[in-house]
Amino acid sequence: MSNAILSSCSAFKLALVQISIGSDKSKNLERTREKIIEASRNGAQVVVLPECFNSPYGTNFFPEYAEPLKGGDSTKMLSAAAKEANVYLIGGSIPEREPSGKIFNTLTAYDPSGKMIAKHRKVHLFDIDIPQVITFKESDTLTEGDWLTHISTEYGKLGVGICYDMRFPEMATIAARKGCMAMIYPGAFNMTTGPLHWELLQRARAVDNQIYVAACAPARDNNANYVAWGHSTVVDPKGNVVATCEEKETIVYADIDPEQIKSTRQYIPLYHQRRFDIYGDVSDTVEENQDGQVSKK
Ligand SMILES: NC(=O)CCC(=O)C(=O)O
Repeated sequence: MSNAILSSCSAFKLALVQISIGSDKSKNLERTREKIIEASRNGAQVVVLPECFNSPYGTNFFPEYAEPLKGGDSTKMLSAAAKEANVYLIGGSIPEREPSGKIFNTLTAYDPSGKMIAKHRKVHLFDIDIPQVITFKESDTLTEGDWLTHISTEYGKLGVGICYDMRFPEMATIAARKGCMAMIYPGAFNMTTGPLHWELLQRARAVDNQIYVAACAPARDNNANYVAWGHSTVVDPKGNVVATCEEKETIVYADIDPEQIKSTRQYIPLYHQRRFDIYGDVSDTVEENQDGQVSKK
């Protein structure tokens, strides 16, 4: 992708809502709604929520908190809040129960009229085993998604992934080459992998692809079974951390400016120097449909 595709993009103010999540779903929803409105009052035009914002994070909680997307309390709240706040809303993720009974870790996104404009199911499930340190197996109760997702907004296209998806560079490379200005990851790293890789991965995805990268986490609850790292962060196309925070409840704001992407690509012209004659272009192996869903050709 060249810089030409970015000519239709424009700047916007992004907000990452790092909220405290408890066991009471209706309180989680109400608190989240208030924070979306607060972000909008502070000038945000695109608001992002964390992974699993309506429920504690854990394989035992997913079946208990799962909802259908159609008519579910969480999607109803998200749609109404996007409309009330007049923002694009990347609604973190929730455990989604589909009619077959399968449960997915699903992100939904809304335009400022409240219309649902995208649905992304976590593609790479968080299954890790570091003996005596951390073992987690999302696949015990979740099913993985089958497509990548690029969201069209009036500011330009935004790629999304959910947490562990951040570790797979192909997703961000495909998004960048298909014209996305940013990769946005609702996430919930933990006290082991958070300090190790949370910021590093975001900076890596940004530098490799010369795009913005943002990751939105829940606030830390030291009494939870799974203790989240927090540190919601925005990285610019040069790899600089332009906005971040610690572990407490807060909102992180950053300006996303396509001119920064253009100038980074002009000064370090990776986009024209790739050797696809040697190693091929991964973005050529997939196609994007009109709903922004990307799958193998
Ligand atoms: N919720 C997740 O996918 C956690 C991913 C994580 O912590 C990691 O290290 O990767």
